[in-house]
Amino acid sequence: MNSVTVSTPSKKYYVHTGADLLSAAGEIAAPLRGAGQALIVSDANVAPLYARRVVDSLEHAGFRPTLHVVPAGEQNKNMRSLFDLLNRMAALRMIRSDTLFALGGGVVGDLGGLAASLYMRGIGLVQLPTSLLAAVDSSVGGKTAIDLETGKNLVGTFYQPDLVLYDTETLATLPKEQLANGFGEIIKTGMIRDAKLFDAARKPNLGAAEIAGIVHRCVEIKRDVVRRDEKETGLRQILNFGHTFGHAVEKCSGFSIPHGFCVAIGMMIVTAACAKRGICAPETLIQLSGALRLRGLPQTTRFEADELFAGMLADKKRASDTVTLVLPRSIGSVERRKVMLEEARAFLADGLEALSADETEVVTA
Ligand SMILES: NC(=O)c1ccc[n+]([C@@H]2O[C@H](COP(=O)([O-])OP(=O)(O)OC[C@H]3O[C@@H](n4cnc5c(N)ncnc54)[C@H](O)[C@@H]3O)[C@@H](O)[C@H]2O)c1
Ligand SMILES: O=C(O)C(=O)C[C@@H](O)[C@H](O)[C@H](O)COP(=O)(O)O
Ligand SMILES: [Zn+2]
Repeated sequence: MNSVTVSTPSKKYYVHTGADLLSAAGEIAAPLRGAGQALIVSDANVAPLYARRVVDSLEHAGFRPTLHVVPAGEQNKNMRSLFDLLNRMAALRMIRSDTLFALGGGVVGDLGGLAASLYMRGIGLVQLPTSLLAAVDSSVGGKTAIDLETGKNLVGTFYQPDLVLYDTETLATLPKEQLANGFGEIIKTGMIRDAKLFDAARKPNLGAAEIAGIVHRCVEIKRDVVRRDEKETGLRQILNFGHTFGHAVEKCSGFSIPHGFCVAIGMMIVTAACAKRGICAPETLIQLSGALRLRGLPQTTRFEADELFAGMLADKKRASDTVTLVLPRSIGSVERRKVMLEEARAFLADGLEALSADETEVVTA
């Protein structure tokens, strides 16, 4: 088992990664807040596969578990799901010392985390990520959210979990497309902070042990950023590399393109624009494109600059007439630059144009 300690001003907690950790969830979580009621929030794909293991483990440790299943998919990370979940918690007469266990991918993690932060102004929260994307990114760091039609993650909180357990055996049932989805955020993490991680992510035929090593490294990197800037006042914005344009793609698609795919497209657009401006070398774009292609990720979109720009205006790094872009300098290094909205639009248009000129190489989603 690998463990990382996350220390933020609001909470200190462990992220454990290893085999069969779902069966140990009760035993590890019970000492944190005591074994009261436990609401396991999961989705319709994950619950049939893994909820039994968690229920048994929690019962064994003295918890009183209830399972709450939401329909799978980003389109359900919405107000309706949040409302139903909060009502379920109230109907169960849950109290502050009780705990919500979010069992699933980032959708369940973000939704469950938000509900845990709101109900009675905050109850216990344990993240049990089952997707690669949730393991490397969303389960750690305390951002919670739901989407509105206007844009991604527009309603949310910063609320750190009490514990994160990633059971590496859940990788066995993850669909191939979801593996690629997770690599979107892994490649992002390599791009912002660690060229060695970037290289590891583009190695073909990775085995389970190598993927576990990659997860561990991503968690360490996220920990290092979040502990220095929990509420995203500065440094933490680098975790948003590729998201300013990526979230716009996601919104334009009606949240039908997976998040990691949109981040891949967003990274390509901004990197193509930076290559054109000499902010990074053309080789950086070629390396990024190669890594994404190898992992089965798209590199551009059919949506046009105008509609993407409208979607981009909901970005949380935006001020009244500026937005902070995260720009690649080389593999493993980015800078944050506050630009006027018109300039951000120019980055978007230039990036899209450069990628559309490369029709033979670039995969569109
Ligand atoms: N809070 C954060 O810091 C943060 C970071 C990154 C992403 N996110 C959010 O995370 C979400 C994306 O997360 P995701 O990609 O995990 O999406 P997801 O939760 O929709 O999971 C993807 C799919 O995989 C299925 N699945 C998950 N684990 C499985 C398993 N082990 N076996 C079989 N099927 C499995 C799910 O049912 C779903 O169909 C987005 O909403 C994104 O905004 C949040
Ligand atoms: O943890 C962070 O900070 C991130 O930005 C990680 C992102 O991968 C993640 O998608 C996050 O939810 C985006 O947040 P938002 O503030 O841009 O909605
Ligand atoms: Zn993301």
